[in-house]
Amino acid sequence: MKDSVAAILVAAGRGERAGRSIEGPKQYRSIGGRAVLAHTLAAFRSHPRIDDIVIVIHADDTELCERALGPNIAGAFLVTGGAERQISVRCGLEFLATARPTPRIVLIHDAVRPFIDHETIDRVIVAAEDFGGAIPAMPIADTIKRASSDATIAETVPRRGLFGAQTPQGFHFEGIRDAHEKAARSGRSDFTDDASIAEWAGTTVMLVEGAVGNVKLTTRQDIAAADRTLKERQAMIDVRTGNGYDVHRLIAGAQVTLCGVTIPHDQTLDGHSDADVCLHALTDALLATCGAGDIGDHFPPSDPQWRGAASKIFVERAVAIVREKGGRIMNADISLICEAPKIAPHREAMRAAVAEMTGLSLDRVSVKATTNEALGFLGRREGIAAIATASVVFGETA
Ligand SMILES: Nc1ccn([C@@H]2O[C@H](COP(=O)(O)OP(=O)(O)OP(=O)(O)O)[C@@H](O)[C@H]2O)c(=O)n1
Ligand SMILES: C[C@](O)(CO)[C@H](O)COP(=O)(O)O
Repeated sequence: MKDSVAAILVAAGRGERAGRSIEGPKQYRSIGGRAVLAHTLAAFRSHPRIDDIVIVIHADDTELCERALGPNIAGAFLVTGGAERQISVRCGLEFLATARPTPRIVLIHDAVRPFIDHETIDRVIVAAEDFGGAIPAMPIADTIKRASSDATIAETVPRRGLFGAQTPQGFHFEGIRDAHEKAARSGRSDFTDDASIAEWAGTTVMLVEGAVGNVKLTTRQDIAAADRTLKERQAMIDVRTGNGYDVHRLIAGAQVTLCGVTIPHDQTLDGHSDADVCLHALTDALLATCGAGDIGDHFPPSDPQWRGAASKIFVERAVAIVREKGGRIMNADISLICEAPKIAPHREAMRAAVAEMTGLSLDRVSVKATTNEALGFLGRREGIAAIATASVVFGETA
């Protein structure tokens, strides 16, 4: 079994160096059309190893945070932070200490590093599991000078072996919680990152490769540059469309399952799983958007475990695959071709079921039906066919 992983996003700072804005402190400023914090949250939320997310905010910022995150706030825990970053992190750790069970690994991340990528998170988790502590870091490329108070150079610091520390910084939960508690008891509040607290407490902390893009938005210029980067990326957004087709034979029976909804009928559909043609077509459409094969590759009809299975499982797996590949599903459209049963009375229930399994809002799901004008095998009521189309956006930042 894999270790449980929680993430603490510290977002309680005042952003003095970035200056004040009508939008509030820098974590609530909009970059590429979304709040900095919303980007950061999305990066962690879409990572398959993160079980729980705690967002540490300033006592005055609840409304700002709710506005910045909208419905995406659901499922994240909001905790009030303190006057220093170190105190805010401790508030997050103490909150997690009340969770049952407590996480095995905790990742502590600056909310103002919105460009964090999944590969960096992976490296930190793996090294933290193995060594107790790990941080992403990049070798320093500039020559380092120590300045005197009169702005002359006092010293050139040899840069060999010097790294710039990034976040998320990952630790065994109990170890970093004890280290923070010890630091607080010793009256130390001058640590600028969590690794330095762990080092001080005697924990080994590994360096793993960080990412050039994983910058901390500190100044007004950083925020403007982040906004430009995202807008450039958005201009190159990769929208993909996938389609799927399926047909199943009608045999004697009492009901059919379409889009996961049971509809009384004088026939039933025969075939793979519960023979829900709509969800089979939709699964194929979703997989097609990222070249991930088709339903038969993932759920072979020859495998007895799928006999009679609810096809919702297939759609949910396809949704997970799309998300793992960095896609955001934009809409799903299903057309049924059948003479009977009548779809109109069940259409809203079918749309709601598809919306739920894809995570789409209702206005992004369409279900419609047409007859085959009594022509051919569909017209003779020998089967029901469905065509599905899905659109997915790739290449966005988190
Ligand atoms: N009391 C604090 C101070 C900082 N942070 C968080 O720690 C991260 C890194 O800190 P920094 O970039 O220094 O943010 P601020 O403290 O807001 O900036 P400044 O020092 O310019 O005021 C940010 O996500 C910030 O919100 C926090 O949670 N609680
Ligand atoms: C944690 C950190 O981002 C690692 O580089 C950095 O130390 C935060 O410093 P700040 O002064 O709170 O911005």
